[in-house]
Amino acid sequence: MQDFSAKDWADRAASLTIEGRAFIDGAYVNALSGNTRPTLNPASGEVLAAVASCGPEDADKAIASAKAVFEAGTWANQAPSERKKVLVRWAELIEAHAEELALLECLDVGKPISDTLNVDVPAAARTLRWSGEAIDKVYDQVAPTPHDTLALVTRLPLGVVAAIVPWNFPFSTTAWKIAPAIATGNSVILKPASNTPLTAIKLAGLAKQAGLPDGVLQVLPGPGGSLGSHLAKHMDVEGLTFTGSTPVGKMLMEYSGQSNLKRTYLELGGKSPNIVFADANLDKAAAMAATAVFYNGGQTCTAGTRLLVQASIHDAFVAKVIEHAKSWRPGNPLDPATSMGPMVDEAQYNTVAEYVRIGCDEGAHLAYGGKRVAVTEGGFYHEPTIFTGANNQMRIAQEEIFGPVMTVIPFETEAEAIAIANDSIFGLAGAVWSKDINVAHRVAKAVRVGTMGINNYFGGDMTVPFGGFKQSGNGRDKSMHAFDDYTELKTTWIEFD
Ligand SMILES: NC(=O)c1ccc[n+]([C@@H]2O[C@H](COP(=O)([O-])OP(=O)(O)OC[C@H]3O[C@@H](n4cnc5c(N)ncnc54)[C@H](O)[C@@H]3O)[C@@H](O)[C@H]2O)c1
Repeated sequence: MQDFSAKDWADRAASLTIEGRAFIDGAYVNALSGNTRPTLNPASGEVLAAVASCGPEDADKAIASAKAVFEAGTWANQAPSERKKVLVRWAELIEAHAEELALLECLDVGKPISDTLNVDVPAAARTLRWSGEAIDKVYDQVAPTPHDTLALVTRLPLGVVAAIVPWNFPFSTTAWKIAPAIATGNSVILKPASNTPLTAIKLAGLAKQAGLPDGVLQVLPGPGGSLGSHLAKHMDVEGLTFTGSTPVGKMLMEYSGQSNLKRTYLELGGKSPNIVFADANLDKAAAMAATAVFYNGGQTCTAGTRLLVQASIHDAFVAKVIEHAKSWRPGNPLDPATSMGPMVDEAQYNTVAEYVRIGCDEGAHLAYGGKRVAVTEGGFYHEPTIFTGANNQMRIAQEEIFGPVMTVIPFETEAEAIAIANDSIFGLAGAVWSKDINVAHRVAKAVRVGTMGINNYFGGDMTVPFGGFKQSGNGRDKSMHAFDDYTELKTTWIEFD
């Protein structure tokens, strides 16, 4: 399938059978209300499937099932080595269904097929396998107490966990949430974004095939406002794990406080600084500066949307970045040569177009792009766009646009670069480019973000935690640290007579 043409993929898309029902208590079912919502192909506007639109009554049913299976210990009390086997089998099933999953994600999100096939689907399989492989290597602790006592510090699953995920990386963010949550013994109710539910729905059936007991993973497609908030306020949901926007993350914290103080972990937005010093490898830095923003059409939480360039190289460096931007021409997502697809929907396209207008009104210079591109009929494609002559106070430097828009800001000194980088409500990611390792380390340490690259962008694998500082969130996905978000620590203090 690596050498399929756009036509091959289109033929396969035409013969796909798409499941749009919810997955509750081990079976695909319609919403109790019978309501559905169409999910659209962003490249064409065509309806892909009528998807169950679940409401609070479906959530109550799923939560009851999740709670029952958790309390019965059917999954939570299985030996970690047994849970591992299921997660590894599940990863293998994802690999066996890679073509179908990659196609579903491509059609539902508008992501290029080369990305869904080579990045998103393998990442999800890797995440499930890694969490499964890790879970039977986790030891609890014996505390250093006085000699006539013994204190055990053990980890216990939370219970029912609601996972609410966004539309920009639906499959991989789903895996980042559910793999550690399920590996540690929780029962998970997953709510995909209402416009991109298809791979999550498919994943639930594969979980059952892998041997996951009914009720341990349930998928409820439906609207954030009614269904998502009901999950977040529910008294029987003990954990809430979320990837999405900062405004919704703030609401979820409030819902937690209004209900049962459920553990609430948030992976939120960003406005990440990508800092280039004059002595950097400028060819590599320029290529990655473009990738850092235009990958996935800029619909990436860690996108390096603020490009901070040392003034002495500003003009020459921007010229190089513009050359690389030209290779990010939007194209048909089903074409394996395409690197950038459409915006996920019309609303997202309009947001991007509005910020381009705002940037021009604020006095920034539109150095490249800025317009709509016609690729496939009905798709909302936006050119890679670069603003220069900007300062960090502008809205295009402070607000998350979530589109292919780069804001270039010049700086003179190391201290100024750090100050600009940190002048943001966000703290998700960033990078610094310099051949002087002292400068690079000092800057990397001083910038308040969860992940910082030195001479790279988008670095990191399953072995490292991922999450934000400041208003970019609080939890950590990936690595063994993710297990912390889905477990409580329990102390058992024993005294000897
Ligand atoms: N930090 C990360 O790891 C990361 C990764 C990907 C995306 N993101 C962020 O996600 C955002 C884009 O995704 P989005 O537009 O889908 O985000 P969003 O916040 O609008 O929606 C995310 C999810 O929350 C649900 N939701 C909406 N309102 C809700 C409510 N009141 N109660 C409960 N649930 C509700 C939505 O239905 C969706 O499933 C960006 O801000 C991006 O930076 C962050």
